[in-house]
Amino acid sequence: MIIDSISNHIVPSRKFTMHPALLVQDLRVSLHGRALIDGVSFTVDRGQRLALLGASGSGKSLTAAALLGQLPASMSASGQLQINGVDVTLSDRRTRRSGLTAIHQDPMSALNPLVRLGKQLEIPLRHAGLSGSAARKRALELLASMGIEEAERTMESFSGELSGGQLQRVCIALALACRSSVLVADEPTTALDMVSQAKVLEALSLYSESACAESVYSESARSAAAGAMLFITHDLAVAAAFCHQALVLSSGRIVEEGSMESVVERPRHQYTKQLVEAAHLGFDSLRRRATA
Ligand SMILES: Nc1ncnc2c1ncn2[C@@H]1O[C@H](COP(=O)(O)OP(=O)(O)OP(=O)(O)O)[C@@H](O)[C@H]1O
Repeated sequence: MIIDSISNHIVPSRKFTMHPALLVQDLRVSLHGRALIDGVSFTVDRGQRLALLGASGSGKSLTAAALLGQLPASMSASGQLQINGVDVTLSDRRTRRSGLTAIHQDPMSALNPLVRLGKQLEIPLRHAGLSGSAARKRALELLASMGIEEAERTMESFSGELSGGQLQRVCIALALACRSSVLVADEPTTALDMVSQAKVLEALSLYSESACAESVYSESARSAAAGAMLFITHDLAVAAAFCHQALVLSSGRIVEEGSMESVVERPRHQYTKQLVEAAHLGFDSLRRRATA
């Protein structure tokens, strides 16, 4: 993403007094006695977006998989997980975690190839209490908010008929349709062109900021849909523009955490310093090439 200065785009963080939408305390994931995630703790408040950064292999996806109950059977997880103040047993696998929805890197894993995409989008909306016509209208709006131009045709399509980038956007629309309190997004925009990426990030920010404000849902449903987000990315410029807080992992441990502003402007760990430097270098070299 081309930006003049990362710090000009940083999202200010806000303070909340209620219990966090997502609480992770002393998360440990091990494989045959070897710690892959080692004592990771963090919270994400309603309306907040936390960037999970770190080099390849640092443990970002495993952290997400542990929260979602999707670790491989050979791995074990311990620690405390709370969603909206409710304890969830980390060792429970494959059971859907109420209040938590994932946006995976691989869109095919989230979609049923035999069911039309419109139907897949309408199911969670009907579950939330919308009528058939209201669910269809909302599904079309969600697709449009993802920058999908032919939303009607997309509704009638099967997953095998769309491109990777289109499918990724349908998956994000599906995740938003689920209206969970917490979204765990693992590199959700890496497969997208820059225009689509900007659209999707805008829709995700609107979701996390105004999830509580939609009138079609009851008061209790609105307060449960809090729009907290754990955002896994390698792209510091996107993280800085989109997230309020940041957490940096290295070898399964937290090596740096704080507001996005402090992490970008005053990085302390070697990896974070390199990441900030690389983001600035990338932009400078693009600018040099553009003006050469
Ligand atoms: N199925 C697995 N079996 C054994 N080790 C694994 C498995 N999945 C991940 N690991 C190990 O766990 C560590 C963390 O992996 P993880 O996939 O969480 O990294 P990551 O930070 O998401 O990397 P990337 O940015 O490349 O996606 C790595 O050392 C990796 O080799």
